[in-house]
Amino acid sequence: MRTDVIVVAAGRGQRAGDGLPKQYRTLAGQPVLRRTLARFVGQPGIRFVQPVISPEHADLFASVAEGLPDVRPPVTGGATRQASVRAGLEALAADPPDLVLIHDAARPFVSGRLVADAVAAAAAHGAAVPALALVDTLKALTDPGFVATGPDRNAVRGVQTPQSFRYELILAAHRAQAENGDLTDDAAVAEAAGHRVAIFPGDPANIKLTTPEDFVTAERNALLALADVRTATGFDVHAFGPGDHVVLGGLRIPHTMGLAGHSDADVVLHALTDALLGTIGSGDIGHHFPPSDPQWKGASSDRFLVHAANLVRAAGGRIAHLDATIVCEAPKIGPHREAMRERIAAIVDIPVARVSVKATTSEQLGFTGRREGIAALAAATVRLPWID
Ligand SMILES: Nc1ccn([C@@H]2O[C@H](COP(=O)(O)OP(=O)(O)OP(=O)(O)O)[C@@H](O)[C@H]2O)c(=O)n1
Ligand SMILES: C[C@](O)(CO)[C@H](O)COP(=O)(O)O
Repeated sequence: MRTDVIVVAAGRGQRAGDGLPKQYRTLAGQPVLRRTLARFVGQPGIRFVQPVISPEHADLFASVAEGLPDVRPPVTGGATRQASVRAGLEALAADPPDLVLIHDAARPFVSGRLVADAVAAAAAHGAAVPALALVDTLKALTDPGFVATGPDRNAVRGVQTPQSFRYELILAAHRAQAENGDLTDDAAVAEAAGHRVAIFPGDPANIKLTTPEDFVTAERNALLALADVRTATGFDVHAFGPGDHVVLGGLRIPHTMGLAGHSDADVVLHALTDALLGTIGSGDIGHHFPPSDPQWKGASSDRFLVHAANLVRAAGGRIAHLDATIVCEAPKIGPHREAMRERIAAIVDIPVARVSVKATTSEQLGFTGRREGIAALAAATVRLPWID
């Protein structure tokens, strides 16, 4: 069955406090909305994701969704969640799916299990929502500041998203209920249109970011979730040639020779780029920037390293540490070591304390000992979300 996902992200996030709307704030370095969209991309059976946003956030959205496959251009939402969902549903009408999942941008911890259950429940029942039993006793509000016995908690459920439906059912229901006030979820829309809505097990981790306190919890959870710690290495060599300086670790260092290469021949940044690419299994520098391509002739190697760091971040990763060892007899690296650490930290946008640069000679042995060239070894350590 063709299944599409609508992610509603057109809200203002007023209860979450000042600053950026909550869906554009970051958790452990990655925007909430990117996390939410990425949770659906590549899930079995999902055709594409249709975001619904506020037009004033078009630029923010573009940077947040950059590089995510199967995410359609956003459509404009409305003044209420209900109106925003309707806009998303109408956007799918030209090429309708069989099933649709409707999800809050503000729930970035939705799991693969919930997505699969939502698809199965919609196929089986036509309309379904993830539901959680309540653990607190419920009370009715009487006078302000006073309560009386409320509904039996065993007779109610808290419901989450993704809520899942046969597409034609929920589209017709939303069209029919367009004038029916502000229904706070799509189950209410389906119900008001006369449909029975089934439940499937929700997930306590699938919280909706609503208040400032939710962001404190979510930041902690997001950091804990970066449990996939990976280390990879890189290695590069360039031969000496004519010249009066070398470029190492992003610094121009005067020398009696230059380094020959297609780009600026910065062995340190090249080795670091390969190490970072290695942590996400994304090939090597030659794969991303082929030496046969004339556009990289003389290129500053900063851009190679920035590209690799961006790929790590796009995968939801954080760079924990970069370490480089330079092997040469000359020039002397010691006087430049601190500046090199600072330059690398600035290029990758991490604190300088997370960068290490070391140097050694090879005791006049081998090609580096004969002063024929410079070699660099690198290691990168990153933390990625643990995804099975
Ligand atoms: N007019 C609206 C209102 C809400 N939403 C989306 O619906 C989801 C759930 O809504 P809620 O948590 O209430 O978000 P906000 O409306 O942004 O929050 P607040 O009520 O605090 O302003 C969010 O992903 C939100 O962006 C939307 O697309 N369009
Ligand atoms: C759709 C929802 O997340 C289900 O729990 C909830 O109803 C959204 O409510 P809000 O009023 O938009 O916060």
